[in-house]
Amino acid sequence: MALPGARRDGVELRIHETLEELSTDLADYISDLSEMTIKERGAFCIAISGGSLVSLMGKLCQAPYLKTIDWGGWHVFWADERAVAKNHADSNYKLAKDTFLSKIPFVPSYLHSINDSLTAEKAAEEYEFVIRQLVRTRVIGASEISDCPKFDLIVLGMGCDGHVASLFPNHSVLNEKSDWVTYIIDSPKPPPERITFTLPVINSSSNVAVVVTGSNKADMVHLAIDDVGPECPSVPAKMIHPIDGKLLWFLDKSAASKLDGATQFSD
Ligand SMILES: O=C1O[C@H](COP(=O)(O)O)[C@@H](O)[C@H](O)[C@H]1O
Repeated sequence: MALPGARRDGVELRIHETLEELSTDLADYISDLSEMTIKERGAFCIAISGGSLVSLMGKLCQAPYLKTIDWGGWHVFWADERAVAKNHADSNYKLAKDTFLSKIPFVPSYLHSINDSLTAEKAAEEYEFVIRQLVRTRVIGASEISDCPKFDLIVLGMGCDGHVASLFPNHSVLNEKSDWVTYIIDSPKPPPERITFTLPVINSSSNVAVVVTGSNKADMVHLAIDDVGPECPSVPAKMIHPIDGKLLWFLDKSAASKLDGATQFSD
């Protein structure tokens, strides 16, 4: 591990030499947070995304985590989903299920996947309704600052264009302020129809972890994390600032290689 706990403007950077180390640190972090949160409030509400992040979460279904985590307290949500059938190769649910969720003893009704038999619009509405019920019954916390749910942890990946969840650069979805969950039908990355948490929901979370690896994302990591001045292009990942929570970036050395002062991260 090159620099485990660097901080930049309230953001914690965890930069790792290898994907193996990153993956273990991520599993340790999630496991500790889950233990603390379940002790405090009896449930752990985690929302995950799709993409390369999912395989990095795969350690959770291995020793020691499989036995040590109190899975009965977990409620799993999706920060974004593609509007495809659950058995489609593009489904974020399928990817997570095949990679690790199916090997974990969750309470089945606590896996809050997004309805794949509806249009993206209707699925977003229904998903928000489900989340509202769970806030009402206090399974999910409520933010005291915004009119939003307060997830215990939202885990995001980031695309090469800086998108997080299905919030894409220069897209009007970035301006959505009232809905908790919304949909798009013109995603620049296929498939075009998607359901996504909105920025206010992500920024109301108690903890947000952004997990990014690979040199092809290094420029975008730099734009998202460093102060690059007013000419910065639209980078959704840069808009992630929990209003009453913590933000951690889990990076490998390649993704961190263009951060200001990156040389201090190498040996
Ligand atoms: O389309 C999506 O892309 C992002 C990033 O994916 P990656 O494969 O480049 O890591 C992902 O976080 C998001 O959930 C997904 O729908």
